[in-house]
Formats: sequence, C-alpha cells, structure tokens
Amino acid sequence: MQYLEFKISCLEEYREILISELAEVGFDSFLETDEGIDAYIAEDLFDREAYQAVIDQYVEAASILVKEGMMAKVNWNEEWEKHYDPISIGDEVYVRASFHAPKIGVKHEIVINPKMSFGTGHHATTYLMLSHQLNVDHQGKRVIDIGSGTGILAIMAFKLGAEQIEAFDIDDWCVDNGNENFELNDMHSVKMGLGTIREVNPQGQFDIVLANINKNVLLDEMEVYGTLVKSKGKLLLSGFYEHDIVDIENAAAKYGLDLQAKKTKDTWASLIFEKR
Ligand SMILES: C[S@@+](CC[C@H](N)C(=O)[O-])C[C@H]1O[C@@H](n2cnc3c(N)ncnc32)[C@H](O)[C@@H]1O
Repeated sequence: MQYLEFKISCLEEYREILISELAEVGFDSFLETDEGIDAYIAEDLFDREAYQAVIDQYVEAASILVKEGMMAKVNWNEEWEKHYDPISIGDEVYVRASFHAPKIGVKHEIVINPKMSFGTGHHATTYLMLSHQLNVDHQGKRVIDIGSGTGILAIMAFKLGAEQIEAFDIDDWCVDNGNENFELNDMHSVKMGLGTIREVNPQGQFDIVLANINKNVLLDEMEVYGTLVKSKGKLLLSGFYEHDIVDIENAAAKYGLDLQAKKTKDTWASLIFEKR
C-alpha cells in the first residue's frame, strides 16, 4: 500500500488535537517531531476535502505549515530508533522495541516494533488503557481487543494471564504489524484479524472487552459491546476526551454497563465499565 506523508509544523499545544482530528479522517500513523507531527495516510483512503477542513480549522491558531510528500521506502526500524524511546507504566510495565535493550527485573515487558501502527504506549490513550488493565484480573479470562493497532493491549492481556485472546483492526498494516508483535512476545496462538466488530462478528461472550478507538466509533458500536461483555465482565474504553465522558457514560448505561473507574491524562480519558 502506498502512503502519503504530511510534515506538519504546529504549536505544541495543538498536536494532540490535530492527531485526533486527522485520525478521524483516515490518518493512521503519526510521529511527533521537534516541529510538530508527521502524519501518514494510505493513498486510497485519502479524502482531500476532509483533510483540508481539519487543517483550515486550526491553521491560524496552531500556526500550521505543511509539506506534503509520497512516502519513500522507509526502514521503519531506523525511523523508530530515532523517535521511539522505551516507556514505563509505573514500575510494572516496560514497553520497548526489539532494538532496545531488555530491562532487568521488570514484571511485564512488552516488545513492540510499531512500524506504521498506532500503539506504543506513548499516546495518552494507550497509556491509560494499559494502566487500567493492571487493575483488572485477566487470569484465565477471555479477552477481545477491538482496534488493536500494534496489538499492545492484547499483549498486555496475555502478559497478565488471559487464556483466550481475540484481536482485530480495520487496517491491514496494523494486522500485519500486530501479528509480528504477537510473535515477538511469544503469543503464538493469537492471530490478529481484519475488520470492524460487526464484520468480525465474534462468537460468545468475553470477560474483558478492550476498545481504544474514537468517540464516534465507540458510540456507534456500544450496543455490540453491551452484548459482548459477560455479566460482571469489564469493558475498557479510550480514544476520547475528558469532556466526552458524559456521552460515553450515557451510551454505555443504555446497554447495562455501569461506570466503575476513570483515568485521565493530557485531556484524554479512559473508563472501565462493568456489565450488570
Ligand atoms: C487509537 S488506535 C489504538 C491502538 C491500540 N489499541 C492502542 O491502544 O494503542 C485505534 C485503532 O483502531 C483502528 N480502528 C479504527 N476504527 C475501527 C473500527 N471501527 N473497528 C476496528 N478498528 C478500528 C485503527 O486502525 C487504529 O489502529
């Protein structure tokens, strides 16, 4: 698949919102740079009007300048070596790439070679989901990770002792990358699938449902999540802002999902619900 690259220089305080808005119009990979962000989208998904509407909205306030290009063939490991440092979640989780040295004595080490996929733990939503997972008993549980990206949350579930794991994403780059990451973490029995929850139509119910996507998708799919979570099972959500919590909570309540825990970071939010 051919990718388009947009080198966007912008004020620091607008980076998160631009990433979120560009993700809404199909961009699926971002690198934070000294000047702003590099954003990537598959050429066949690119909608210039939708992209331009996002840029126009912030161009003045965020002092945006854009350089557009086609993606030259890139060695993603080299790129990530420049941009990606390991990250710790408390003193329990250490997320690193295979080119970083292992950390001795850490309880859960996750190896992610992110290539073009979202999910290294650096984004607040991934960080919040991982932190929530540490407080949920995964031992022997059936878990599904919807919008899996690099597969990082599914891998966390595996490290926390989940017995059966399903994971999928709508982006075939993520599926390839996720499957590589599963192998890197010795998760040989799990294969990431391609599609939305309705397309994949998983069978049976799950103890834990993980979905870090975006507000619109979460609201649209909430009814399905409601049927997927077992009674007393958990639904962990992220991909939305603190000010969206009330909409997410109201939608979840319609399907028997009660809010149990809330975490926020850099204006992003993540919630745990329990099924009645
Ligand atoms: C915010 S990223 C989260 C990735 C990873 N789970 C994490 O926590 O870092 C959202 C992912 O959801 C995928 N996605 C977007 N809409 C989706 C949908 N309707 N169904 C499944 N995946 C979707 C995107 O391709 C992207 O990889």
